[in-house]
Amino acid sequence: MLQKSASFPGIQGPIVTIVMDGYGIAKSDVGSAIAAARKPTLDRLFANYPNITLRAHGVAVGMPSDEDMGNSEVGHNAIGAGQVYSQGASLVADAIASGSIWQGAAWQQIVAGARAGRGVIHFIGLFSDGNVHSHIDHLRAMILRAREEGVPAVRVHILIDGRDVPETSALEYVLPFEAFLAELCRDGFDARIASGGGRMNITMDRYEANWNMVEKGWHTHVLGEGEQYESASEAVKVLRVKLPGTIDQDLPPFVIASDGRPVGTIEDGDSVIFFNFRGDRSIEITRAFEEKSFDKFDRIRVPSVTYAGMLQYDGDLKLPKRFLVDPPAILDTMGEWFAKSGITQFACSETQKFGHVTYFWNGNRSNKFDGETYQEVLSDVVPFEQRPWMKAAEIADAMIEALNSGQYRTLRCNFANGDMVGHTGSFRAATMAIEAVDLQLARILPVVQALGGVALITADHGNADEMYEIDKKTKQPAQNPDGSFKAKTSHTLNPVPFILYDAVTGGRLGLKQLPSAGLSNIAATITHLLGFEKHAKWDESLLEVK
Ligand SMILES: O=C(O)[C@H](O)COP(=O)(O)O
Ligand SMILES: [Mn+2]
Ligand SMILES: [Mn+2]
Repeated sequence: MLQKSASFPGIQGPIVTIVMDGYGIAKSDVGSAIAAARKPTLDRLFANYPNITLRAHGVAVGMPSDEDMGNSEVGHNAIGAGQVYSQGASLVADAIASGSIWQGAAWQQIVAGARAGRGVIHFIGLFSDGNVHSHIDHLRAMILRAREEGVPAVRVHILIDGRDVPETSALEYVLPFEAFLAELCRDGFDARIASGGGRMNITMDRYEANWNMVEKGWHTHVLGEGEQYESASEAVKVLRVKLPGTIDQDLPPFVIASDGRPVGTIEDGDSVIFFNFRGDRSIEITRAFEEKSFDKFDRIRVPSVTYAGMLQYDGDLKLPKRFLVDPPAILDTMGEWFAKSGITQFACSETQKFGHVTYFWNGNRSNKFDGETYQEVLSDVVPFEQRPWMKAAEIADAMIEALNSGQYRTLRCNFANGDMVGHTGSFRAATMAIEAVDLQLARILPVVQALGGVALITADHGNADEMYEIDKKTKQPAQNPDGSFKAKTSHTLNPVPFILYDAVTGGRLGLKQLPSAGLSNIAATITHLLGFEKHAKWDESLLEVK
């Protein structure tokens, strides 16, 4: 049990945490869809209520360096755990640097498995240096090691990014990588890219939003079915001409073939490494490889392979069974300790972010703690620039109903809009995304007040706050050859807001802007508002009681 606070009895009503995904505080208004949005509720909150900024990127959320932007996994992990752990990106980089990854049973089984079969290791994963789901340096290191250990062949199945890196940067990765593989193809070693496609088109679905993406990925990587090209660079170039305006993340699948035959189907006896370290978008394809009674789509042919994930993606489901690097052992989360202390919890989002406020929040565990209630609002399966409001209204409906039920001491939700629409690169749609969230805050907050509660409004990282690549010299949006602005689809390095909506104590509460204040201070702050002492491992509360 958490101890009751000696100094503060807690707020009587519900404590609500609202995560506005992808809402950062930019240094300049240039290219900010947030600055351009009409958002009277947020404006009023910033003007009239205690608010500070929180660090949401780099080492403050367990990333290797402050050059690394934040992301939903590390952000929600830090919020939910109240502590900062070295995250997948750091753990994998360290395991490679120290060589411990090669000593692990999983790597050795991958190599032995391939040797006992046709001698092929397949690598499937997100092909960039975004460091959100994967890093291309990890892929290169594994290929070099496989060669050193005498594995005769590797096949690489590339998921083209353009979402954590610039939107049409694919060739900046593909061309040097093709040269890298060509250089290695000596002394009987045979390494090729075998298939690929845009990450938002195939394979990397999450939270079961659209299994069809994974089915397309299976047909592409495993069965080798689809449009054939001579090389990945040719595929990217031809597809760009064929489908003008299609950004990298949406590129259709392609198969590399020679004389009409795919160069790298996945066969019995092969080894397969899914080299993403982040779990949400790795779980479905992993299930397709591992589950015996898999029923999400017809796999047609199921090769018997030695499969490993870069990390274990779900600690409750033990998925995958084999993994190259141990995930962070995220212990003593807020969800767990609230459960132990009899504090009821309600969590809600739409499909695209549902796991963020449940699975990521609870340290990458898919099981509920006692006293937790989850509600998922089904996301549309559409390009989100066409529906920037997404399911914000339905999430607010669910929150209001849960608040009025009187059953929950704490409630949390995630509004996906700023992030999911921010990733599309559409400035206009992103302003509407922010406006949609603002409109729903205006509905939820009066209900919180009427029940004698308070709300914390924050975000997990930036995104809609910078919608254009900024030219470093002019500080103005960078331009494409045709004069249009270069869209920025990725997250930002900016801090995020932390607002205390308190319309019930007559201004007794404030927030402390500690220099180190970050997402990991939120758990203790919520706990403080509930009238409990924080867990000893958590970073401190930012609440000020006057
Ligand atoms: O998976 C994605 O959509 C992006 O790579 C990162 O976005 P998220 O961290 O906000 O989910
Ligand atoms: Mn996010
Ligand atoms: Mn995002």
